[in-house]
Amino acid sequence: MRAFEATQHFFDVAAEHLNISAEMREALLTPKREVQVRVTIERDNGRLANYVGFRVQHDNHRGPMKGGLRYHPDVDLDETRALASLMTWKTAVVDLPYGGAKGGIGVDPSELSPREIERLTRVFVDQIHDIVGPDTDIPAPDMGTDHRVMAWFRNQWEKYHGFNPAVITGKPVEEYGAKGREEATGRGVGTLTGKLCKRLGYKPEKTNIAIQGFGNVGSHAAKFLSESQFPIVAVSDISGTYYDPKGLNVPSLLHHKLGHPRGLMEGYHQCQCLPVNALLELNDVQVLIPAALGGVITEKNVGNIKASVIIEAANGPVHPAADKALSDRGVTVLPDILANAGGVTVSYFEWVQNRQHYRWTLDRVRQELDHTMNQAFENVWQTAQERNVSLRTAAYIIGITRVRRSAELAGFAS
Ligand SMILES: NC(=O)C1=CN([C@@H]2O[C@H](COP(=O)(O)OP(=O)(O)OC[C@H]3O[C@@H](n4cnc5c(N)ncnc54)[C@H](O)[C@@H]3O)[C@@H](O)[C@H]2O)C=CC1
Ligand SMILES: O=C(O)CCC(=O)C(=O)O
Repeated sequence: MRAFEATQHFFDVAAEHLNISAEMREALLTPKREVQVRVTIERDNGRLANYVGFRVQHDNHRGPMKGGLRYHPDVDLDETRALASLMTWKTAVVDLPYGGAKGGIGVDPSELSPREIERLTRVFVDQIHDIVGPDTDIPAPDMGTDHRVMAWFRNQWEKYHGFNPAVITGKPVEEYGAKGREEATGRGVGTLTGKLCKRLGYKPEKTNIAIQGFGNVGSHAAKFLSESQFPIVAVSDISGTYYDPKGLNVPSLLHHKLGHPRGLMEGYHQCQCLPVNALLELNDVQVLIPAALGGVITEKNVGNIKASVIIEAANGPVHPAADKALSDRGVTVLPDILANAGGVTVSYFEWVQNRQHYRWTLDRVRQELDHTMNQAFENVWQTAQERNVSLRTAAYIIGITRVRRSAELAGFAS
């Protein structure tokens, strides 16, 4: 099952609980627009290199479309379509006035120099600048992109359309970025992990956590959760799994990562180093947080997973067949469209600040983020209880209901 089919499956399960016609289902699932472009750059050695870029605009009934840009070798149209549709349901679950989109380029950024990544970004903007904008579609960071890429994107876009920093979020703080955007997804993951554990009666200091991926999301989630007294017993990145059954020293890991040229934990020797995929199947872990790629928990490995709670910090980490197996075993899964919505929430705050030419303090950003995440969690939890469905199905029910309502108000018949 490919990525879009998987998100469609989760949509279908929730839609069964709602009285939606087949035509409306099709309208809500079908992307509004899909763009594929050639991105050719000159490498530092003078040779040409060709890449393919995508922007999928899934739905705009609730507002301008919003979603990140991913630079990763696996990026293709199907994955981008899946991620764009997740953005539609995610922005609706946290009740932001946005629709959903996603984009990216099929490239391994670790093979390019910073100047090559800048050229790649500028050529990509040359190809898609006329379909993005502060009132239509607002990109942001995702895997393989960061605040520098956002700054280059904005600078190139403004060459065509003039000053308007609200065209993209996740910018450097000194270049109209929001304080707290970089930590936002990890902070949201941490806040909701704490809330869910409290609901389930788990004490932080007795709840071991393993986090797959130690990039933007994974590292900030680790920091937040370790500061909240949760032992982080394992983290992984592409270089391996770093494990200490007594709890890792997270500040020391963060320090090591900062000093590594590619932001990896490679060469960290103050704990055990295990193979990359060992993290998913560790014995003494209660909460597993996939915070890297999609599709990592499948029918094949689900039987080896020991955690009783899974927090989907990544987009689409659990395959539908594995989701069913986990649910049958009583494992609680906090779904991506709620768990990682902290990032797009603070992106919204950045966009609001840019449009008002005003700056919020970090305290205000954190306070409003915590409020939004808490509200969304309560809503999803209550819906799950009332309807006797999983947290994922509850989140989809809320998202689909809100998007459908906007579509109907705009004139779509149900
Ligand atoms: N950056 C953001 O604000 C948001 C990101 N997300 C999702 O969170 C996930 C991670 O995104 P970022 O942290 O931004 O990406 P990133 O590029 O900053 O970090 C990705 C991390 O995953 C690691 N990794 C990659 N493949 C791996 C594997 N097979 N096993 C273990 N580690 C692996 C990398 O080494 C790196 O540490 C993605 O699924 C993304 O869509 C979701 C919402 C917002
Ligand atoms: O910050 C944003 O606008 C979008 C972040 C994103 O791509 C995601 O939530 O998956």
